[in-house]
Amino acid sequence: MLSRAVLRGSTSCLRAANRNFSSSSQRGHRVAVLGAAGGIGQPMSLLLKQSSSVSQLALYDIVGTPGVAADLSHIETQSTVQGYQGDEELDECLKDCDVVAIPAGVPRKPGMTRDDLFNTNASIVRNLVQACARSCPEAMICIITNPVNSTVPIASEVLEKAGCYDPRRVFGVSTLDVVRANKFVADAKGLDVSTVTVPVVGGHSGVTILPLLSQTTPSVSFTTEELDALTDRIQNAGTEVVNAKAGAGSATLSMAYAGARFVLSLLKAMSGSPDVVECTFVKSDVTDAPYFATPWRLGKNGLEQNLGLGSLSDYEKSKLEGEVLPALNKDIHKGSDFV
Ligand SMILES: NC(=O)C1=CN([C@@H]2O[C@H](COP(=O)(O)OP(=O)(O)OC[C@H]3O[C@@H](n4cnc5c(N)ncnc54)[C@H](O)[C@@H]3O)[C@@H](O)[C@H]2O)C=CC1
Ligand SMILES: O=C([O-])CC(=O)C(=O)O
Repeated sequence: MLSRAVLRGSTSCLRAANRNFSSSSQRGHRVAVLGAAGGIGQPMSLLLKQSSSVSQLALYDIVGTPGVAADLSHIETQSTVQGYQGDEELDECLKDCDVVAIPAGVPRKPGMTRDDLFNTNASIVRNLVQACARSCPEAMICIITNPVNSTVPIASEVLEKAGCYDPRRVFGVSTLDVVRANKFVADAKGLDVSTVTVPVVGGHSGVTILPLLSQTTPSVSFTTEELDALTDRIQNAGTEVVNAKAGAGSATLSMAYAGARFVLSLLKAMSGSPDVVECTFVKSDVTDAPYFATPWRLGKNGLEQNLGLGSLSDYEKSKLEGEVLPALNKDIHKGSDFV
């Protein structure tokens, strides 16, 4: 669980959040996608449009949202779709939102690291989260924009400054790492992927992505060569897609799947379903990195119980101490210092 010191959102914000939950459960959930006309935003909005957990889909971008919203609004599901475009419509988009997903910003091209996106994406995330603080300070904020290791600290600092930071409600979406680990392990071992779960901890970039293959369910054993090959592929799967797209962007369809999976898990937990667990990159005290991804039980108010690191193999311990934490702490401080 998060320590009391960490849970230091203003009490008025928290009271408002509780009021908001009871009213939102009566009217269904309003979900905003910021960056909705983009490579991730469009297919993710399509997946959200298909869910009965969403009653209102609010789509925001700086270009193209009227078309995307008109298109999606013809789909024969219950939810309504509204498009909002440009700064002047951002606050209206966010008003009364229960969940905000942020895939706004530029993607990588071959040869770039996620950190190379910092200069452009840091201010995009800062500005969008400042608008959340103004217009939906109680919303759950799910950050997809890279570099996630830095944009989550940026979002947290912005909310802290605005006096409405509740660490239970700010999530870095690292679900794609879990999705990939499940698929790659299932393929390597000839398993039915629907039965495979691999926790992925740490951050969302290169060596900071640490799949806990020793905790794979069902239990599987790996040779050292298999461990090295699978760990390396999971850590560099984003780059695999960036190179295959050859300048046309990074993962969009698998990310839309992963982003929708995370948002729908969150909505399920917010509606009272027990035992909803997802790995997510959040404020954390399990290591000396102030933000860290581990599996969490989600609940009505977001993060409910940190399921922690479990028992690590020597291989995983050495990667955690020697590779994950030094690189992750650097990315986190770069984000925190930006605000
Ligand atoms: N967390 C993760 O696992 C993953 C994260 N990503 C990241 O997601 C982000 C988006 O990727 P794509 O959708 O492929 O890029 P894209 O370029 O196709 O779409 C981005 C969208 O954001 C919009 N945008 C730019 N500035 C904006 C602003 N100030 N407000 C609202 N919208 C704005 C653009 O108009 C565009 O429609 C990138 O930073 C990428 O690195 C990508 C894959 C996985
Ligand atoms: O690799 C990228 O730039 C996009 C990303 O985060 C991923 O696919 O995991």
